[in-house]
Amino acid sequence: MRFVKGHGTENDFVILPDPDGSLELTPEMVARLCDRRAGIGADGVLRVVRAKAAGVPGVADTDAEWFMDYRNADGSVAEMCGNGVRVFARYLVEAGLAAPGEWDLATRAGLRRVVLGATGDVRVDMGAPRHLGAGEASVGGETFTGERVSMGNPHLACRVDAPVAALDLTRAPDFDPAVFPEGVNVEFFRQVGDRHLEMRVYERGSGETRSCGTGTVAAAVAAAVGETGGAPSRGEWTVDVPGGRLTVLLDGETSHLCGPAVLVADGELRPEWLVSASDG
Ligand SMILES: N[C@@H](CCC[C@H](N)C(=O)O)C(=O)O
Repeated sequence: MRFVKGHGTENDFVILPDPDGSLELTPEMVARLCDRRAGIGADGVLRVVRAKAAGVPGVADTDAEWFMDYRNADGSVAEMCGNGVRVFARYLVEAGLAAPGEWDLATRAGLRRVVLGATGDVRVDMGAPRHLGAGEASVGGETFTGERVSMGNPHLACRVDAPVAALDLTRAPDFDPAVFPEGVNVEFFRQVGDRHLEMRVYERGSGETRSCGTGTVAAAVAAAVGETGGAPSRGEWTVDVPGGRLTVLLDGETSHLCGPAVLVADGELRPEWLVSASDG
């Protein structure tokens, strides 16, 4: 089976082309693929399947030709991945499966419109962020308060005062499962300039990653709520993550994410390894 390795601001993915939806992708196989020693190594898997073949309720009825089947490194399913959408779109264009321009991709969180050229950055309409009020999580015995934001997937974006490099994110943050029944991605951001943030993230299902697209939008929303004390202000934010730089535009209705999408390598998975990986 063919695979492609790619990343968006160093949030990295194994891309599995499966246009007809014939691949039985088990959580065990995903976890083995993402294993950085025993597998290819990645924060997640992007299965590239035609919307009509995805077998996901509602997806076949949309106008989108392609469905992004995103899985976290532990094999769990997530609704959305902002860096993944950009890398997925870049893969479709480079593979000749879509033309540069503007079109919709189907995700579990709904359609996402992408804009991209033959090369360069990819821009995604990430949809309307849902600001759900305050929440908290703790790391290493310290409690952080933040804003709960849904980008289709759940986030808690916490403002911090010290440089984010100082945080110890080797262990998963603790949170109240009654508040976050589906788990949560936790962002820590510090304002370093005019609408300019630095951010680190601990992702549900993948641990600390070097970037999270949905998380950068959540952090921008939390920072924009901080400007008004109410509904998020409108404007463009620059968000620096360990893996690079993303820009987020909040226009009062929807949100846009713009950043790089890089394809690194093409390869072939050995059939005997695939069989052993599927068994777990
Ligand atoms: N890295 C992604 C988010 C991936 C999903 C997340 N771990 C979850 O479980 O919700 C991004 O770029 O948005």
